Amino acid sequence: MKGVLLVNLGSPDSPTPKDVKPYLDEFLMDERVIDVPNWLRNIIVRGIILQTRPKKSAEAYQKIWWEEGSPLIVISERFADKVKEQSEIPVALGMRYGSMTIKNALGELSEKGVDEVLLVPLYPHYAMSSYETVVVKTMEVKDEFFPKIKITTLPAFYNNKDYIEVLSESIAAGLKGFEYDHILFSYHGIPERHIRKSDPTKFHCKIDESCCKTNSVAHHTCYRHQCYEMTEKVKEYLGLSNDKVSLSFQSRLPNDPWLKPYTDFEFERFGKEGIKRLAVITPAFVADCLETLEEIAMEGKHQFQEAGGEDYKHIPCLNDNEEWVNLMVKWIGDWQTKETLPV
Ligand SMILES: C=CC1=C(C)c2cc3[nH]c(cc4nc(cc5[nH]c(cc1n2)c(C)c5CCC(=O)O)C(CCC(=O)O)=C4C)c(C)c3C=C
Ligand SMILES: [Fe+2]
Repeated sequence: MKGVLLVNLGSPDSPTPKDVKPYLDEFLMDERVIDVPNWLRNIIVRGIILQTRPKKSAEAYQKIWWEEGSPLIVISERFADKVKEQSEIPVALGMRYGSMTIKNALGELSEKGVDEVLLVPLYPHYAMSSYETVVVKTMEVKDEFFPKIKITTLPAFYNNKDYIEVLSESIAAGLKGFEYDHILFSYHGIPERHIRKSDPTKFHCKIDESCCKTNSVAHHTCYRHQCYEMTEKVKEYLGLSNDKVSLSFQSRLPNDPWLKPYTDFEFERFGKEGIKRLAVITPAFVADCLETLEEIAMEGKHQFQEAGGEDYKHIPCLNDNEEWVNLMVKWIGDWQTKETLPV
């Protein structure tokens, strides 16, 4: 029997340093997130980052936490419940990190008699620290605990025509009534090194002006290309003019060069250059989370206004948007009945 496993990133159990610390430990000790030799990762994560970050992160989580729990988890559950209601086959939700494990979600499917799973990493783009780690972890769990289950993975859907339509329509709805001077597409950042590591040709990705615009097989696993491409497709769909749209990368750790331009520097630049009304979209995330609700909707607004900006609007992620649910149900139905996956 076929079934579906939806996987997002995960959150701590509560917004306290006590619960944030083990969550960050699991997250940052992932070799696809902090990709240095194990001994060095131990020093960087446990010896340095975890000494101070849990307290700081817990404070940030406290600002956005809901009665029902972490927004990322609650929204993912709402989305999964709606998909379940409309799908003919079992659907389960798991998280890459934290207590809502992939193992439990696969176990739930296995108990229902599922032996063929469509794995859906809930990320539109491919990055070793998001999409790839979900796939690798799921395969490890499957091999150890559910060896008879066959897994097929949904490809990254950053340029899928239907997804672009759903995303663009939701952006248009979010922009309604907001007179903007500029729209910023702010994507989660990654270290530049990850782009080079994920390049199968080992020479294409130079992280310059042209590599992401020059055709290459490297683009299948190039997060930077996929962010550029998604921005272009949404711009095209909504008929946005070039001079009113730009792209940036947020949420970096203070090490290594990360993808540029940096979102916080852009907020400052916009404010100083006289942009008064700014709309911000965060399309690396399908669900609102700490990085959108605190870093962009709260901190970003503050940074922009401190630099001279005035009106500011963060457009919500797709979350449990009806059209997004319908599209996921369609993808599931196509795989279930025709063995086809979206392109
Ligand atoms: C869009 C996909 C994501 C990529 C790619 C990604 C890479 C990445 N992240 C960190 C470090 C942190 N990210 C944190 C939170 C966080 N990250 C994503 C998504 C991606 N991360 C989400 C959805 C969230 C929010 C989780 C939530 O509970 O709402 C955090 C934790 C919070 C904090 O302390 O700032 C860290 C740390 C790295 C190092 C990285 C790539 C190398
Ligand atoms: Fe992150």
